[in-house]
Amino acid sequence: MKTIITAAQTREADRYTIETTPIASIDLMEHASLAFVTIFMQLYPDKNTHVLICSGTGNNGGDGLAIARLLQERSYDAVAVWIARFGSNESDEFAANMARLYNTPIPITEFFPGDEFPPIPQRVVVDALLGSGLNKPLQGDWLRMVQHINQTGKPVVAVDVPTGLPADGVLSPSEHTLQAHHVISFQRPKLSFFFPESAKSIRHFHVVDIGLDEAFIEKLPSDFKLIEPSDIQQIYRHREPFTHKGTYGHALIIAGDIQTMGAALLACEACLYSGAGLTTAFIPEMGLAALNTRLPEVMYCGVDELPGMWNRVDAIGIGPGLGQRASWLIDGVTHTDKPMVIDADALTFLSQNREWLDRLPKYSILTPHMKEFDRLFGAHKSWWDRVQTAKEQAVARQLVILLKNQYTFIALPDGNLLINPTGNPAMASGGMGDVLTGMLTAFLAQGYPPHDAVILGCYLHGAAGDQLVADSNKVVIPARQVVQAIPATLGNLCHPR
Ligand SMILES: NC(=O)C1=CN([C@@H]2O[C@H](COP(=O)(O)OP(=O)(O)OC[C@H]3O[C@@H](n4cnc5c(N)ncnc54)[C@H](OP(=O)(O)O)[C@@H]3O)[C@@H](O)[C@H]2O)[C@@H](O)CC1
Ligand SMILES: Nc1ncnc2c1ncn2[C@@H]1O[C@H](COP(=O)(O)OP(=O)(O)O)[C@@H](O)[C@H]1O
Ligand SMILES: [K+]
Repeated sequence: MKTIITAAQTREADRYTIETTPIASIDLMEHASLAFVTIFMQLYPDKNTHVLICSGTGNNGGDGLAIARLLQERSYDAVAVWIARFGSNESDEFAANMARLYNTPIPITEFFPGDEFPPIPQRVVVDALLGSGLNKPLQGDWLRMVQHINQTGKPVVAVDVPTGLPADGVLSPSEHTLQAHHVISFQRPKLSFFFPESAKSIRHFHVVDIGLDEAFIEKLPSDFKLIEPSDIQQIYRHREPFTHKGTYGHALIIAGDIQTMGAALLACEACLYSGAGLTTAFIPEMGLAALNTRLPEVMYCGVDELPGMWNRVDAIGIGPGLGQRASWLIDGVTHTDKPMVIDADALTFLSQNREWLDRLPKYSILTPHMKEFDRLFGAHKSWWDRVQTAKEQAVARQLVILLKNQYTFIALPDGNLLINPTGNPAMASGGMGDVLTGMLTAFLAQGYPPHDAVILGCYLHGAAGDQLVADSNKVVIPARQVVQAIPATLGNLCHPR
């Protein structure tokens, strides 16, 4: 897992690296700029591309000047530089790169307070106006220049952070920022990139290593950790010879109603494809024909058999499409000591009967999307506030709370907040959450502790969607296809051929 750090901590890591290694600050800037250029050249391989680099006069601007020079050295001959001289400060590294830039043929235009900006004929703009040094909202000349660039509609590639976007997660929807198509960020993605309020400022981000001391960064205090593929490889237990269905646990899915039987089928199918040894569906009897036709591997349990099931199963998933039946079922579920996943209509029931939250067994996994979360824990004005509430509630109630979104935040009972990087907008369609519930239940049934089950389930769910997009360039993926992609995605991650 990678620790996500604040802008202030990045400066600490910067200082530490410079003090403890032979690398000077100006060289670090050169590394960063070169790393930027490597990705930029993949995005724009045509060396005739006309590029406008807009620089401030701090270190972000210093990067911009170095990038201009490095591109020119690589035969990008149509590079021009604008310099925004709206403040009185100039960093040392900016000044050093300015001196180097004067030795190149690159045209430089400087802008002072109140100046008008000419049209931008270039094909792409590199944003090196302000980076992680941002310390107040944009206004005046800075805001005018940012709006001028945005109005051109030209693609923007931002250096480290789009100008105007605070790096550390506290974002207001009214923030004025440069709207970047790509951000090439140094050493770590910034925390803000994972919050939905940053969507208008960033379409895609890339992270490049610039040589900061990794061991130092990993020791810095931070609640936020980014899940990586190596975490999945460490957690996943390979299926050993001579194992049998009994080895992989028995999952009970409590789901479905007359009009929402599909949710139950999706959750059961995902449970099956995620490796539970046995899966039993507690669904209304009228769903039996569909279950037997679509999922002959899954067993059925009716109302009369339910009391006998509690002790026979290893994990329970409750909620998808459950409708009003949630109220009496959750009573039975909370009296078991089985690991469980609580989703959808079961969460709605909890939000209407909040005293039941106190009765949930420790380490139960709750999987609310934003609306379900706010119904449970109150309305929130920003995602930062919502994530803080998730942390407080997870710690106070000793629950695992998955706050679902493009980047799902996983709040753990120990106060850590994990960020899941996988998944994509092609997955934004009904039934996708039901699949996640089935997957999580399967991993709990296989004996993974809740902490490992959520990392595995969440990462794999998004990775299966990513794999489908990568393989077939699909723009929309139905939930069923994600289910069927689970085993191969897991195989590719953990059993590379
Ligand atoms: N750390 C690393 O590892 C490395 C970092 N590198 C690069 O350095 C960048 C950070 O550089 P930085 O600290 O010089 O700040 P930067 O973003 O250029 O801002 C400049 C100054 O602008 C000001 N200012 C702030 N907000 C403002 C506003 N709204 N409107 C107007 N002015 C505003 C504020 O000064 P103030 O006005 O407060 O005196 C601030 O100091 C980072 O993003 C990366 O690109 C790499 O080179 C290599 C390694
Ligand atoms: N844009 C997206 N990027 C990544 N994952 C997404 C995106 N949109 C939705 N998802 C994932 O799909 C699931 C949707 O859950 P939910 O809203 O409960 O769906 P449903 O109730 O229809 O089953 C979540 O796991 C969420 O993380
Ligand atoms: K920038």
